[in-house]
Amino acid sequence: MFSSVLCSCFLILFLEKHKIETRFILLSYGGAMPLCFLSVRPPPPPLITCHVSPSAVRAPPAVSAPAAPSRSLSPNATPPPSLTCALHCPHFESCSGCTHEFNLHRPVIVDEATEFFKAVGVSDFTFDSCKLWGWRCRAKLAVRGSSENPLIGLYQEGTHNVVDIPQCKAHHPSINAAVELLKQGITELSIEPYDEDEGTGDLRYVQMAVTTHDTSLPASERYKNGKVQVALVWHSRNENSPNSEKLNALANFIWRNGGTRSKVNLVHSVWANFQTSTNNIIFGNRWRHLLGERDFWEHVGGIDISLAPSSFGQANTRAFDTLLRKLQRYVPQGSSVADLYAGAGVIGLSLAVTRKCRSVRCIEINKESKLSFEKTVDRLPNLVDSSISWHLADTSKVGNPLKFLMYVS
Ligand SMILES: C[S@@+](CC[C@H](N)C(=O)[O-])C[C@H]1O[C@@H](n2cnc3c(N)ncnc32)[C@H](O)[C@@H]1O
Repeated sequence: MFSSVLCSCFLILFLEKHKIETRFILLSYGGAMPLCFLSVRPPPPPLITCHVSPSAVRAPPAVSAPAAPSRSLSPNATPPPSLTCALHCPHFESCSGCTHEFNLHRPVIVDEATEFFKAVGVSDFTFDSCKLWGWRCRAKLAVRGSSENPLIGLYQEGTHNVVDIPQCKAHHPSINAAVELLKQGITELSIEPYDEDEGTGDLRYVQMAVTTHDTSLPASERYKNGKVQVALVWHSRNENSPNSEKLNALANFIWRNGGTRSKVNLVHSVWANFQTSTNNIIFGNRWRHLLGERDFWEHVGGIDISLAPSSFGQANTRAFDTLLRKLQRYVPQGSSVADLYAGAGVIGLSLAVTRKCRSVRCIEINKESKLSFEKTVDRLPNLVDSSISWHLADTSKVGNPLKFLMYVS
Protein backbone atom coordinates (compact mmCIF):
# COMPACT_ATOMS: atom_id res chain seq x y z
CA MET A 1 0.00 0.00 0.00
CA PHE A 2 2.68 2.48 0.98
CA SER A 3 4.86 1.95 -2.06
CA SER A 4 1.88 2.84 -4.25
CA VAL A 5 1.21 5.89 -2.17
CA LEU A 6 4.83 6.99 -2.31
CA CYS A 7 4.88 6.45 -6.00
CA SER A 8 1.93 8.72 -6.54
CA CYS A 9 3.62 11.31 -4.32
CA PHE A 10 6.66 11.30 -6.53
CA LEU A 11 4.49 11.40 -9.57
CA ILE A 12 2.64 14.45 -8.43
CA LEU A 13 5.82 16.21 -7.39
CA PHE A 14 7.28 15.78 -10.81
CA LEU A 15 4.06 16.80 -12.48
CA GLU A 16 4.18 20.07 -10.68
CA LYS A 17 7.86 20.67 -11.23
CA HIS A 18 7.71 20.17 -14.99
CA LYS A 19 4.96 22.35 -16.20
CA ILE A 20 6.24 22.68 -19.75
CA GLU A 21 4.08 20.69 -22.09
CA THR A 22 5.98 18.21 -24.27
CA ARG A 23 5.14 15.13 -26.29
CA PHE A 24 7.34 12.77 -24.34
CA ILE A 25 6.63 11.05 -21.10
CA LEU A 26 8.99 8.87 -19.12
CA LEU A 27 7.34 6.69 -16.54
CA SER A 28 9.20 4.69 -14.00
CA TYR A 29 7.70 2.52 -11.33
CA GLY A 30 10.62 0.36 -10.29
CA GLY A 31 10.99 -1.08 -6.79
CA ALA A 32 14.35 0.58 -6.23
CA MET A 33 13.42 3.77 -8.00
CA PRO A 34 9.82 4.72 -7.44
CA LEU A 35 9.91 7.70 -9.70
CA CYS A 36 7.53 9.13 -12.21
CA PHE A 37 8.98 11.77 -14.44
CA LEU A 38 6.49 13.58 -16.57
CA SER A 39 6.62 16.84 -18.33
CA VAL A 40 3.02 17.70 -18.91
CA ARG A 41 0.57 20.31 -17.73
CA PRO A 42 -1.43 19.10 -14.73
CA PRO A 43 -5.15 19.69 -14.28
CA PRO A 44 -6.23 22.59 -12.03
CA PRO A 45 -4.74 22.04 -8.56
CA PRO A 46 -7.21 20.66 -6.01
CA LEU A 47 -6.72 21.03 -2.28
CA ILE A 48 -4.54 18.68 -0.29
CA THR A 49 -6.91 15.97 0.82
CA CYS A 50 -6.89 12.71 2.68
CA HIS A 51 -9.42 10.50 1.01
CA VAL A 52 -10.46 7.32 2.75
CA SER A 53 -12.41 4.92 0.62
CA PRO A 54 -15.67 3.76 2.26
CA SER A 55 -14.45 0.16 2.07
CA ALA A 56 -11.35 1.14 4.02
CA VAL A 57 -13.11 1.91 7.26
CA ARG A 58 -15.46 -0.97 7.56
CA ALA A 59 -14.75 -3.68 10.14
CA PRO A 60 -11.72 -5.85 9.40
CA PRO A 61 -12.45 -9.25 7.82
CA ALA A 62 -13.99 -11.60 10.36
CA VAL A 63 -11.22 -14.18 10.31
CA SER A 64 -11.18 -14.23 14.09
CA ALA A 65 -11.93 -11.96 17.02
CA PRO A 66 -9.50 -9.05 16.84
CA ALA A 67 -6.66 -9.33 19.32
CA ALA A 68 -6.23 -6.36 21.64
CA PRO A 69 -3.43 -4.23 20.21
CA SER A 70 -0.48 -4.81 22.48
CA ARG A 71 2.27 -2.64 20.99
CA SER A 72 2.42 0.64 22.88
CA LEU A 73 2.45 3.90 20.98
CA SER A 74 5.59 5.97 20.91
CA PRO A 75 5.53 9.05 23.19
CA ASN A 76 5.22 11.28 20.12
CA ALA A 77 2.11 9.55 18.85
CA THR A 78 -0.19 11.34 21.26
CA PRO A 79 -3.59 10.97 19.57
CA PRO A 80 -5.39 7.85 20.79
CA PRO A 81 -5.37 5.17 18.12
CA SER A 82 -8.49 5.09 16.01
CA LEU A 83 -9.94 1.63 16.50
CA THR A 84 -11.76 1.71 13.20
CA CYS A 85 -8.44 2.22 11.47
CA ALA A 86 -6.23 -0.12 13.52
CA LEU A 87 -4.79 -3.28 12.01
CA HIS A 88 -6.08 -5.70 14.69
CA CYS A 89 -3.66 -8.35 13.52
CA PRO A 90 -2.55 -11.04 15.99
CA HIS A 91 0.75 -11.40 14.10
CA PHE A 92 1.79 -7.75 14.22
CA GLU A 93 4.35 -8.18 17.01
CA SER A 94 6.22 -11.05 15.40
CA CYS A 95 5.70 -10.69 11.65
CA SER A 96 7.84 -8.24 9.66
CA GLY A 97 5.21 -7.69 6.96
CA CYS A 98 3.41 -4.61 8.36
CA THR A 99 5.05 -1.56 9.90
CA HIS A 100 1.92 0.42 10.87
CA GLU A 101 -0.62 -0.70 13.42
CA PHE A 102 -2.75 2.39 14.07
CA ASN A 103 -4.14 5.30 12.08
CA LEU A 104 -4.02 3.31 8.91
CA HIS A 105 -6.37 5.78 7.25
CA ARG A 106 -3.74 8.48 7.61
CA PRO A 107 -0.32 7.16 8.62
CA VAL A 108 2.34 9.57 9.83
CA ILE A 109 4.16 9.36 6.53
CA VAL A 110 1.24 11.17 4.86
CA ASP A 111 1.81 14.21 7.06
CA GLU A 112 5.50 14.09 6.22
CA ALA A 113 4.72 13.82 2.54
CA THR A 114 2.21 16.67 2.73
CA GLU A 115 4.82 18.89 4.37
CA PHE A 116 7.42 17.88 1.87
CA PHE A 117 5.22 18.70 -1.10
CA LYS A 118 4.02 21.94 0.42
CA ALA A 119 7.64 23.03 0.82
CA VAL A 120 8.32 22.48 -2.85
CA GLY A 121 5.15 24.24 -3.96
CA VAL A 122 3.03 21.22 -4.82
CA SER A 123 -0.62 21.82 -4.22
CA ASP A 124 -1.98 18.75 -5.96
CA PHE A 125 -1.27 16.08 -3.36
CA THR A 126 -3.91 13.55 -2.44
CA PHE A 127 -3.80 10.36 -0.41
CA ASP A 128 -6.12 7.43 -0.85
CA SER A 129 -5.58 4.57 1.56
CA CYS A 130 -7.84 2.21 -0.45
CA LYS A 131 -8.56 -1.00 1.48
CA LEU A 132 -7.04 -1.29 4.94
CA TRP A 133 -7.57 -5.04 5.29
CA GLY A 134 -7.53 -7.80 2.76
CA TRP A 135 -5.73 -5.60 0.24
CA ARG A 136 -2.76 -7.83 -0.51
CA CYS A 137 -3.57 -9.88 -3.58
CA ARG A 138 -0.05 -11.25 -4.03
CA ALA A 139 2.18 -12.89 -1.42
CA LYS A 140 5.42 -14.83 -1.52
CA LEU A 141 5.59 -16.94 1.62
CA ALA A 142 8.34 -19.17 2.99
CA VAL A 143 7.43 -22.75 3.90
CA ARG A 144 9.37 -24.14 6.86
CA GLY A 145 8.76 -26.29 9.97
CA SER A 146 7.79 -29.92 9.58
CA SER A 147 5.16 -31.89 7.69
CA GLU A 148 3.20 -32.32 10.94
CA ASN A 149 3.51 -28.63 11.83
CA PRO A 150 4.19 -26.55 8.72
CA LEU A 151 4.90 -22.83 9.11
CA ILE A 152 3.91 -20.63 6.18
CA GLY A 153 4.70 -16.96 6.39
CA LEU A 154 7.38 -14.29 6.47
CA TYR A 155 10.73 -14.09 8.21
CA GLN A 156 10.88 -12.50 11.61
CA GLU A 157 12.77 -9.24 11.21
CA GLY A 158 16.53 -9.72 10.96
CA THR A 159 16.31 -13.53 11.12
CA HIS A 160 15.53 -16.50 8.94
CA ASN A 161 12.89 -17.75 11.39
CA VAL A 162 9.57 -18.06 9.63
CA VAL A 163 6.52 -16.68 11.40
CA ASP A 164 3.33 -18.51 10.65
CA ILE A 165 0.67 -15.89 9.73
CA PRO A 166 -2.62 -17.75 9.21
CA GLN A 167 -4.72 -14.73 10.22
CA CYS A 168 -2.81 -12.07 8.32
CA LYS A 169 -5.09 -9.04 7.97
CA ALA A 170 -3.28 -7.66 4.95
CA HIS A 171 -3.83 -10.79 2.87
CA HIS A 172 -6.88 -11.13 0.70
CA PRO A 173 -8.96 -13.70 2.65
CA SER A 174 -8.62 -16.17 -0.24
CA ILE A 175 -4.85 -16.24 0.34
CA ASN A 176 -5.31 -17.22 3.98
CA ALA A 177 -7.81 -19.91 2.96
CA ALA A 178 -5.44 -21.28 0.31
CA VAL A 179 -2.56 -21.32 2.82
CA GLU A 180 -4.73 -23.34 5.18
CA LEU A 181 -5.51 -25.80 2.41
CA LEU A 182 -1.84 -26.08 1.52
CA LYS A 183 -0.98 -26.87 5.13
CA GLN A 184 -3.54 -29.66 5.18
CA GLY A 185 -2.00 -31.09 2.01
CA ILE A 186 1.54 -30.89 3.43
CA THR A 187 0.51 -32.79 6.55
CA GLU A 188 -1.70 -35.35 4.83
CA LEU A 189 0.88 -36.18 2.15
CA SER A 190 3.95 -35.92 4.40
CA ILE A 191 5.55 -33.20 2.29
CA GLU A 192 8.80 -31.99 3.87
CA PRO A 193 9.14 -28.19 4.14
CA TYR A 194 12.55 -26.89 3.14
CA ASP A 195 15.31 -26.85 5.74
CA GLU A 196 17.72 -24.02 4.91
CA ASP A 197 20.53 -25.24 7.17
CA GLU A 198 20.52 -28.78 5.85
CA GLY A 199 19.50 -27.93 2.28
CA THR A 200 16.85 -30.66 2.46
CA GLY A 201 13.07 -30.87 2.04
CA ASP A 202 10.65 -30.45 -0.86
CA LEU A 203 8.65 -27.25 -0.62
CA ARG A 204 10.59 -23.99 -0.26
CA TYR A 205 8.14 -21.17 -0.90
CA VAL A 206 4.68 -20.57 -2.23
CA GLN A 207 3.48 -17.59 -4.22
CA MET A 208 -0.24 -16.88 -3.95
CA ALA A 209 -1.73 -14.41 -6.44
CA VAL A 210 -5.43 -13.52 -6.41
CA THR A 211 -7.44 -12.63 -9.48
CA THR A 212 -10.53 -10.57 -8.73
CA HIS A 213 -11.71 -10.53 -12.33
CA ASP A 214 -14.38 -13.20 -12.61
CA THR A 215 -16.76 -11.62 -15.12
CA SER A 216 -19.37 -14.32 -14.48
CA LEU A 217 -20.03 -12.62 -11.12
CA PRO A 218 -21.70 -9.23 -10.57
CA ALA A 219 -19.00 -6.53 -10.20
CA SER A 220 -19.81 -6.08 -6.50
CA GLU A 221 -19.09 -9.78 -5.81
CA ARG A 222 -15.79 -10.10 -7.66
CA TYR A 223 -13.26 -8.84 -5.14
CA LYS A 224 -14.35 -10.96 -2.22
CA ASN A 225 -14.62 -14.04 -4.44
CA GLY A 226 -11.05 -13.72 -5.70
CA LYS A 227 -9.36 -16.96 -6.82
CA VAL A 228 -5.80 -17.93 -6.13
CA GLN A 229 -3.03 -18.88 -8.53
CA VAL A 230 -0.84 -21.10 -6.35
CA ALA A 231 2.82 -21.40 -7.38
CA LEU A 232 4.75 -24.04 -5.43
CA VAL A 233 8.51 -23.50 -5.33
CA TRP A 234 9.80 -27.03 -5.35
CA HIS A 235 13.26 -28.13 -4.25
CA SER A 236 14.31 -30.05 -7.35
CA ARG A 237 15.83 -29.39 -10.74
CA ASN A 238 12.75 -30.22 -12.76
CA GLU A 239 9.53 -32.23 -12.96
CA ASN A 240 11.46 -35.48 -13.56
CA SER A 241 13.34 -35.39 -10.27
CA PRO A 242 12.74 -38.21 -7.76
CA ASN A 243 10.41 -36.14 -5.51
CA SER A 244 8.11 -35.04 -8.35
CA GLU A 245 5.48 -37.64 -7.45
CA LYS A 246 4.98 -35.77 -4.20
CA LEU A 247 4.69 -32.50 -6.09
CA ASN A 248 1.94 -33.93 -8.30
CA ALA A 249 0.17 -35.39 -5.29
CA LEU A 250 0.23 -32.00 -3.54
CA ALA A 251 -0.99 -30.17 -6.64
CA ASN A 252 -3.83 -32.68 -7.04
CA PHE A 253 -4.76 -32.31 -3.38
CA ILE A 254 -4.98 -28.52 -3.71
CA TRP A 255 -7.00 -28.76 -6.91
CA ARG A 256 -9.34 -31.49 -5.68
CA ASN A 257 -10.11 -29.63 -2.45
CA GLY A 258 -9.91 -26.04 -3.68
CA GLY A 259 -10.40 -26.05 -7.47
CA THR A 260 -13.44 -25.26 -9.59
CA ARG A 261 -15.25 -28.52 -8.77
CA SER A 262 -14.68 -28.27 -5.04
CA LYS A 263 -17.16 -26.81 -2.59
CA VAL A 264 -14.93 -23.84 -1.75
CA ASN A 265 -13.97 -23.05 -5.36
CA LEU A 266 -11.03 -21.01 -4.27
CA VAL A 267 -8.10 -22.02 -6.44
CA HIS A 268 -7.59 -20.60 -9.93
CA SER A 269 -4.60 -22.75 -10.87
CA VAL A 270 -1.55 -24.59 -9.58
CA TRP A 271 1.97 -24.00 -10.92
CA ALA A 272 5.40 -25.33 -10.03
CA ASN A 273 8.69 -23.51 -10.01
CA PHE A 274 11.90 -25.48 -9.62
CA GLN A 275 14.70 -24.11 -7.49
CA THR A 276 17.76 -25.90 -6.09
CA SER A 277 20.04 -22.97 -5.39
CA THR A 278 21.26 -22.43 -1.82
CA ASN A 279 21.02 -18.64 -2.03
CA ASN A 280 18.03 -16.51 -1.05
CA ILE A 281 16.57 -16.14 -4.52
CA ILE A 282 13.00 -17.39 -4.31
CA PHE A 283 12.34 -18.54 -7.87
CA GLY A 284 14.37 -20.72 -10.19
CA ASN A 285 14.19 -20.37 -13.97
CA ARG A 286 11.94 -23.32 -14.67
CA TRP A 287 8.15 -22.97 -14.46
CA ARG A 288 5.46 -25.57 -15.13
CA HIS A 289 1.72 -25.10 -15.29
CA LEU A 290 0.13 -28.08 -13.50
CA LEU A 291 -3.63 -27.64 -13.05
CA GLY A 292 -6.48 -25.20 -13.61
CA GLU A 293 -6.53 -22.26 -16.01
CA ARG A 294 -3.19 -21.33 -17.51
CA ASP A 295 -4.04 -17.68 -18.13
CA PHE A 296 -4.53 -15.36 -15.20
CA TRP A 297 -6.41 -12.13 -15.90
CA GLU A 298 -6.96 -9.05 -13.80
CA HIS A 299 -8.59 -5.74 -14.66
CA VAL A 300 -6.82 -2.49 -13.71
CA GLY A 301 -6.47 0.98 -15.19
CA GLY A 302 -9.27 0.30 -17.67
CA ILE A 303 -7.68 -2.76 -19.30
CA ASP A 304 -7.57 -6.53 -18.87
CA ILE A 305 -4.05 -7.60 -17.95
CA SER A 306 -2.49 -11.04 -18.11
CA LEU A 307 0.02 -11.99 -15.42
CA ALA A 308 2.07 -15.19 -15.48
CA PRO A 309 3.39 -16.24 -12.05
CA SER A 310 6.90 -15.49 -13.28
CA SER A 311 6.10 -11.88 -14.07
CA PHE A 312 6.01 -9.05 -11.56
CA GLY A 313 2.52 -7.99 -10.48
CA GLN A 314 1.50 -5.23 -8.06
CA ALA A 315 0.32 -6.65 -4.72
CA ASN A 316 -2.39 -4.08 -4.01
CA THR A 317 -4.75 -4.44 -6.95
CA ARG A 318 -7.23 -1.79 -5.82
CA ALA A 319 -4.58 0.83 -5.00
CA PHE A 320 -2.84 0.17 -8.31
CA ASP A 321 -6.10 0.72 -10.14
CA THR A 322 -6.66 4.00 -8.29
CA LEU A 323 -3.11 5.09 -9.05
CA LEU A 324 -3.45 4.32 -12.76
CA ARG A 325 -6.71 6.22 -13.01
CA LYS A 326 -5.07 9.21 -11.29
CA LEU A 327 -2.07 9.01 -13.57
CA GLN A 328 -4.23 9.00 -16.68
CA ARG A 329 -5.48 12.48 -15.85
CA TYR A 330 -1.97 13.88 -16.24
CA VAL A 331 -1.04 12.36 -19.57
CA PRO A 332 -2.12 14.32 -22.65
CA GLN A 333 -3.96 12.47 -25.40
CA GLY A 334 -1.65 11.26 -28.16
CA SER A 335 1.53 11.27 -26.03
CA SER A 336 4.55 9.09 -26.64
CA VAL A 337 5.39 7.11 -23.51
CA ALA A 338 8.48 5.21 -22.37
CA ASP A 339 7.52 2.94 -19.47
CA LEU A 340 10.75 2.23 -17.54
CA TYR A 341 10.97 -0.79 -15.21
CA ALA A 342 7.83 -1.87 -17.04
CA GLY A 343 7.28 -5.47 -15.92
CA ALA A 344 4.43 -6.67 -18.13
CA GLY A 345 3.86 -3.07 -19.27
CA VAL A 346 0.62 -2.52 -17.38
CA ILE A 347 1.18 1.21 -16.80
CA GLY A 348 2.14 1.93 -20.41
CA LEU A 349 -0.65 -0.21 -21.86
CA SER A 350 -3.27 1.37 -19.64
CA LEU A 351 -2.16 4.76 -20.97
CA ALA A 352 -2.08 3.49 -24.57
CA VAL A 353 -5.80 2.74 -24.30
CA THR A 354 -7.10 5.53 -22.13
CA ARG A 355 -4.93 8.33 -23.52
CA LYS A 356 -4.77 7.11 -27.12
CA CYS A 357 -0.97 7.30 -27.05
CA ARG A 358 0.95 7.70 -30.26
CA SER A 359 3.49 5.18 -29.04
CA VAL A 360 4.32 3.17 -25.92
CA ARG A 361 7.77 1.61 -25.35
CA CYS A 362 8.09 -0.71 -22.36
CA ILE A 363 11.62 -1.34 -21.05
CA GLU A 364 12.17 -4.27 -18.70
CA ILE A 365 15.05 -6.50 -17.64
CA ASN A 366 13.09 -9.71 -16.87
CA LYS A 367 12.39 -11.62 -20.06
CA GLU A 368 9.64 -13.61 -18.33
CA SER A 369 7.38 -10.53 -18.40
CA LYS A 370 7.23 -10.40 -22.17
CA LEU A 371 4.64 -13.14 -22.63
CA SER A 372 2.23 -11.47 -20.22
CA PHE A 373 2.77 -8.18 -22.06
CA GLU A 374 1.94 -9.86 -25.39
CA LYS A 375 -1.22 -11.50 -24.05
CA THR A 376 -2.39 -8.17 -22.64
CA VAL A 377 -1.73 -6.45 -25.97
CA ASP A 378 -3.77 -9.13 -27.77
CA ARG A 379 -6.77 -8.25 -25.61
CA LEU A 380 -6.56 -4.48 -26.01
CA PRO A 381 -9.57 -3.01 -27.76
CA ASN A 382 -9.27 -2.80 -31.56
CA LEU A 383 -9.57 0.94 -31.49
CA VAL A 384 -6.07 1.27 -30.01
CA ASP A 385 -3.93 2.76 -32.73
CA SER A 386 -0.63 3.07 -30.86
CA SER A 387 2.77 1.81 -31.83
CA ILE A 388 3.40 -0.52 -28.88
CA SER A 389 6.57 -2.47 -28.09
CA TRP A 390 8.39 -4.22 -25.24
CA HIS A 391 12.20 -4.13 -24.97
CA LEU A 392 14.48 -6.36 -22.94
CA ALA A 393 17.00 -3.82 -21.61
CA ASP A 394 18.60 -2.46 -18.47
CA THR A 395 17.01 0.89 -17.72
CA SER A 396 19.73 1.86 -15.30
CA LYS A 397 22.39 1.85 -18.04
CA VAL A 398 23.15 5.44 -18.81
CA GLY A 399 21.63 6.41 -22.11
CA ASN A 400 19.09 3.59 -22.37
CA PRO A 401 16.00 5.59 -21.35
CA LEU A 402 16.98 8.36 -23.75
CA LYS A 403 17.70 5.88 -26.50
CA PHE A 404 14.12 4.66 -26.28
CA LEU A 405 12.78 8.16 -26.35
CA MET A 406 14.86 8.95 -29.44
CA TYR A 407 13.59 5.74 -30.96
CA VAL A 408 9.97 6.83 -30.67
CA SER A 409 10.48 10.33 -32.04
C1 LIG B 1 8.24 -2.80 -8.97
S1 LIG B 1 8.24 -3.65 -10.52
C2 LIG B 1 7.14 -2.61 -11.46
C3 LIG B 1 6.65 -3.24 -12.74
C4 LIG B 1 5.56 -2.46 -13.46
N1 LIG B 1 5.94 -1.08 -13.70
C5 LIG B 1 4.25 -2.53 -12.71
O1 LIG B 1 3.89 -1.54 -12.07
O2 LIG B 1 3.60 -3.57 -12.79
C6 LIG B 1 9.84 -3.26 -11.10
C7 LIG B 1 10.23 -3.94 -12.38
O3 LIG B 1 11.50 -3.42 -12.77
C8 LIG B 1 12.26 -4.46 -13.34
N2 LIG B 1 13.67 -4.03 -13.26
C9 LIG B 1 14.48 -4.07 -12.17
N3 LIG B 1 15.70 -3.56 -12.50
C10 LIG B 1 15.64 -3.18 -13.80
C11 LIG B 1 16.56 -2.55 -14.69
N4 LIG B 1 17.79 -2.24 -14.31
N5 LIG B 1 16.17 -2.30 -15.96
C12 LIG B 1 14.91 -2.61 -16.37
N6 LIG B 1 13.99 -3.21 -15.56
C13 LIG B 1 14.34 -3.48 -14.29
C14 LIG B 1 11.89 -5.68 -12.51
O4 LIG B 1 12.15 -6.88 -13.21
C15 LIG B 1 10.38 -5.44 -12.29
O5 LIG B 1 9.61 -6.05 -13.30
